[in-house]
Amino acid sequence: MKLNIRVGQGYDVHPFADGRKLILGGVEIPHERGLAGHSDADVLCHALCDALLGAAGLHDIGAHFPDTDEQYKGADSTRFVSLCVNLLAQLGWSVGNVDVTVIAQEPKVAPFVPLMRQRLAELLLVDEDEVNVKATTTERLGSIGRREGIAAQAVVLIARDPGHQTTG
Ligand SMILES: Nc1ccn([C@@H]2O[C@H](COP(=O)(O)O)[C@@H](O)[C@H]2O)c(=O)n1
Ligand SMILES: C[C@@]1(CO)OP(=O)(O)OP(=O)(O)OC[C@H]1O
Repeated sequence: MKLNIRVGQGYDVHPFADGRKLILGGVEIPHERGLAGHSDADVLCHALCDALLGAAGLHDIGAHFPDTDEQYKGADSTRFVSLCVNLLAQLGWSVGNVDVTVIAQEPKVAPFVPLMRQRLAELLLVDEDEVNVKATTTERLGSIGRREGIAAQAVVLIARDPGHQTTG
């Protein structure tokens, strides 16, 4: 019997850069530096995309949205999340819940968590209580502790109707 629930996990990291906005979970966070990347470098959304794609066995964000493609230069990464949700929906999958951790020595993201949950719930087509976002420092250890960048990891559960017809 084929199970109709799956889990996926994702991880991403981007370095800080001057003159960039800091966007996490689709929310702009006031800070003196943002993150460098081909897109808007929203590391939280990227980890979430990899978790969604991983759960459905659909490889990873770079395979779907390559950083060699000019159409994604400076892209709003919430668009990638919506596109992943659509890809999964085509296979009958919908999101159950997600749990995300932002790993950052700075800035404090806790004040922005309610807004991130709201934004992500809209993108994932779930209620806000299915979206958990939390943050931790590395207690000043390592590259993140030296404030060189921010990492994020995400875990998702997806589910589909037991009657869904699949070929694989
Ligand atoms: N970038 C961050 C990191 C942490 N927080 C909040 O601070 C709490 C304590 O963090 P520790 O690394 O010392 O465990 C944590 O629970 C978060 O609520 C934050 O807002 N932003
Ligand atoms: C999102 C993409 C595409 O713009 O670029 P980056 O912003 O550099 O982010 P990364 O985490 O390296 O993921 C994959 C890329 O294809």
